[in-house]
Amino acid sequence: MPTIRPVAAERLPELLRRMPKAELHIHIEGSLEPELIFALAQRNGVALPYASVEDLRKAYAFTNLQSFLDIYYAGASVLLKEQDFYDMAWAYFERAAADNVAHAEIFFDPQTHTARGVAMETVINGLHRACVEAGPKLGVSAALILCFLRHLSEEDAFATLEQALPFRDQFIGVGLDSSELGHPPEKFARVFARCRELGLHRVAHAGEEGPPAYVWSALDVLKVERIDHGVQSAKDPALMQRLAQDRIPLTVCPLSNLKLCVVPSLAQHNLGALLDAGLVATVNSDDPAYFGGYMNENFLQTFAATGLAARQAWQLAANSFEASFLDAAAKRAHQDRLNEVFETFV
Ligand SMILES: Nc1ncnc2[nH]cnc12
Ligand SMILES: [Zn+2]
Repeated sequence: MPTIRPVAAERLPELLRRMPKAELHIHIEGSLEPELIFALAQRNGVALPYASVEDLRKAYAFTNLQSFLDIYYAGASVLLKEQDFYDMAWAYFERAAADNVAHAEIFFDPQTHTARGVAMETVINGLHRACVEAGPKLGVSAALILCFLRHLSEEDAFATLEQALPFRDQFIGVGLDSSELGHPPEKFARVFARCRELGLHRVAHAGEEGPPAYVWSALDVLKVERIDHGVQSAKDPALMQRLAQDRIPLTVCPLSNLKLCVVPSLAQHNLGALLDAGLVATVNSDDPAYFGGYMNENFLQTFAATGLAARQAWQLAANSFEASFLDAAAKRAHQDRLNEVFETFV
């Protein structure tokens, strides 16, 4: 860790914006802005149950995860063609580049699309083409993580994996998302074991709304390398020790936690406590089109509300590269660039 000089409160936002960072928890379907939903609905002749962009935005008042997921899956119904998936991902990459996101590992939910008759090939080819172009054109390296929907069966997850395997070189791993309560990680033990045999990286949402027991089983049954959210881990000291000792990263999403009523206010978010406990916590946007902000907005609002300082900013950015699935040389290059920004910031 380099020496981190204190930064005046009024200069901290500039440092948060400027520091390079990795985003490891973004559902690409959650980056679909209302304007693009309406444009794609018109392009594809899909009828929406909302009269206008404003009307749709007004519906974004969530009380819990499920109340959000219902609207999120409805929004994704406008995605039909390969170009739609490309356009959605490209819009995300433009915003990520503006936030100095140097690397992104992006979730996608193929079952949301294949269930509507969209081919796996259409989904993956559109997203992957945007990922490939984002490096040279925007300076953002990117990789895809295929998520299984946990409210569906393990059999359905196996069928999805089978459909995706012809495109094995276009995604780096698998995740587990959607409705957490009532769908514990162990429901997907066999399909995650198969993914491990195939050499795929593994992550899972756990401890967003669900109990610490779900984080334990994500680790011990699914053998995941990162926990998505994981904020409920703080209720279990033994789990906190395990996460710190094994350096299992948590991809924390503060604005998501606020909008889905996981925390009553950002000031009460436990991000600082997770860092103080030595966990490899990171900041991410989850579903930025629905939760009021992309990466920098998550950093800016969380730091303003909690009083976190430059030292934690550096730690969170350094953690994001450590927690990524980049190779060691790429991680080192990002860390060096991060240190340079902190050392030259005045
Ligand atoms: N925050 C979240 N939790 C679980 N599944 C999701 N899918 C999209 N966003 C999600
Ligand atoms: Zn998520």
